[in-house]
Amino acid sequence: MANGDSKLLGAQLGVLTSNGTASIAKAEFSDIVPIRSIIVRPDDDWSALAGQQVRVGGWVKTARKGSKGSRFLQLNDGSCLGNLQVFVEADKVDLGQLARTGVCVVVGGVLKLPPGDKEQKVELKVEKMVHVGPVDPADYPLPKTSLPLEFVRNFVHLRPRTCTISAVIRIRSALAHATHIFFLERGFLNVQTPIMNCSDCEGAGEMFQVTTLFSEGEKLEKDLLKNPPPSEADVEAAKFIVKEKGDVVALLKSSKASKMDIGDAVAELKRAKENLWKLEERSKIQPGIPHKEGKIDYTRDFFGRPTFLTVSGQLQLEAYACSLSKAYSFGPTFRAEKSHTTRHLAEFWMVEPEMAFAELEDDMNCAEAYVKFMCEWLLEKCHEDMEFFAERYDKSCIDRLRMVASTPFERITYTEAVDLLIEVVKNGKEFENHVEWGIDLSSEHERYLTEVKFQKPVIVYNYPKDIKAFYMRLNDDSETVAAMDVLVPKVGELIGAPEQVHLILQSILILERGLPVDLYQWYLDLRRFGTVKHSGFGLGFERMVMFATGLDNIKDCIPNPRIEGRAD
Ligand SMILES: NC(=O)C[C@H](N)C(=O)O
Repeated sequence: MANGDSKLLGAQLGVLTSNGTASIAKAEFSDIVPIRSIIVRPDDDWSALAGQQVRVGGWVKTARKGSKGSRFLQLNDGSCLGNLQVFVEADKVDLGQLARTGVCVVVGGVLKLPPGDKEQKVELKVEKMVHVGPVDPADYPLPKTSLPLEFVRNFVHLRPRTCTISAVIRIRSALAHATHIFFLERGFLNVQTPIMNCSDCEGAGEMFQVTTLFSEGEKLEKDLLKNPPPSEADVEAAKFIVKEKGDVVALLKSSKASKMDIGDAVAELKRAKENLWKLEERSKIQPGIPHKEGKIDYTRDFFGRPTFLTVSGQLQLEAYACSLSKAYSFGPTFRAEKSHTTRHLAEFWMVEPEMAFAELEDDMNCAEAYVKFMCEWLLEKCHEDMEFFAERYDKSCIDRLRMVASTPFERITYTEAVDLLIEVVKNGKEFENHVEWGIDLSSEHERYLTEVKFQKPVIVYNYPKDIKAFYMRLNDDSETVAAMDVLVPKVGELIGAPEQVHLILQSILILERGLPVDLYQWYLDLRRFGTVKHSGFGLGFERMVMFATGLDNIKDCIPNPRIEGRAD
């Protein structure tokens, strides 16, 4: 292909439209093979590749000059850590433009085994340039291959092009795969729990409230230009109606009226409130003052009562476990914690199994088996990426996986853990955080237990009731609850878990914590109707990625980290 032709085709494909060029793209892109299928050869049999015609697409990592103006490109498509060497002769394309980090190319050609080259077992000799997505090096923010993680964090949209983040994503993907295999093969059903809830599962008040943008605002503003604003008397009258309807609802509820009658009255009250709200909003509007100046609150409570992003799917999962025996969810959870640490995110993914007919010990066994299973999975399926993390970030990460996969976890009570830590302090060890019965262990204590004292994962169980959530079963000592945390070297707490409490105590605990009982009525039904012991846990998925890869900052263990002050 002549130089000009390839550039023309490249340019066409670079701006795909929904008509003509899309059909070219389909034909040209349809037989692209993943680079992984070429260069990852566990049997080390390279000879079969020689002479094969293939087409690949990817992004240039580095380039070097060959003889007679030719170029060797290292091409990566994210399917594996390694790059495919691509050899382009000088007359194929504008090489200056091509040989830049970040350029996207689709090329077809023949595979060769370069004689005597120990590094490159196979290379692709380009015969056809199908696509070139150029990069202006003056603007491209990631021109070098080895950049500090703090720096690439500023380019969250481009950082998957780096070796580290693409390897993290492959590890995440493998862990997600392992998770589904583990639970499905053990008879759990995958249940999708809601993202929006009224109740606070952890009772800690660290929730994000959901409001909607008030899209009718501008419409109302225009309306007002035609109609006069409501008078004060109109607003007062609407307020009176809301009060009246509210009284009716209260009366019906206290007189044990039928659910239907109460429902109708509540609906009327809602309508009256809606009307009042509209009048109040309209009375605030001053024509000509743009809403951006903050004259009108453009957010609204869509659900009629405060609603929040989920902090855990546990309560809903309990309902499913108490019907289907074993259920698990795997989804995003949100905590409005102001913890600016390397281990916290405002949005993180949690794997939450829940089992009926199970006590805390069954829970521990399940959690231990699950963590071991994930470690074995990574050792077996992600060897190349794990080697990369060991070489680049944490030389013991592979050994750690092996150790966790093969060593029984230590199991100690919270009281034993605290006694042990107090003893260590007496013997001269200094911790930044105070150790005392009744205070939660801090991450330095957790790491001391797993990294120094036991040098393996530790399950700490039977925590003081006051530092745990309302749903946990109280032990016979009346001081501790049947809860456990799985602590692992490098990250500390990986899993938090309760065995759930029975009805009467549950109601008392909800009241004691000052939580609105009416919001938990449905949850109490699970204890009233056909209840049984059940237990589950929550594994912080990014913590597992951190543990596996040895990365120091959890923000590098999730595609798009969300922390206080940053969601862009
Ligand atoms: N499902 C669970 O047991 C997890 C627990 N709700 C937590 O957030 O720690």
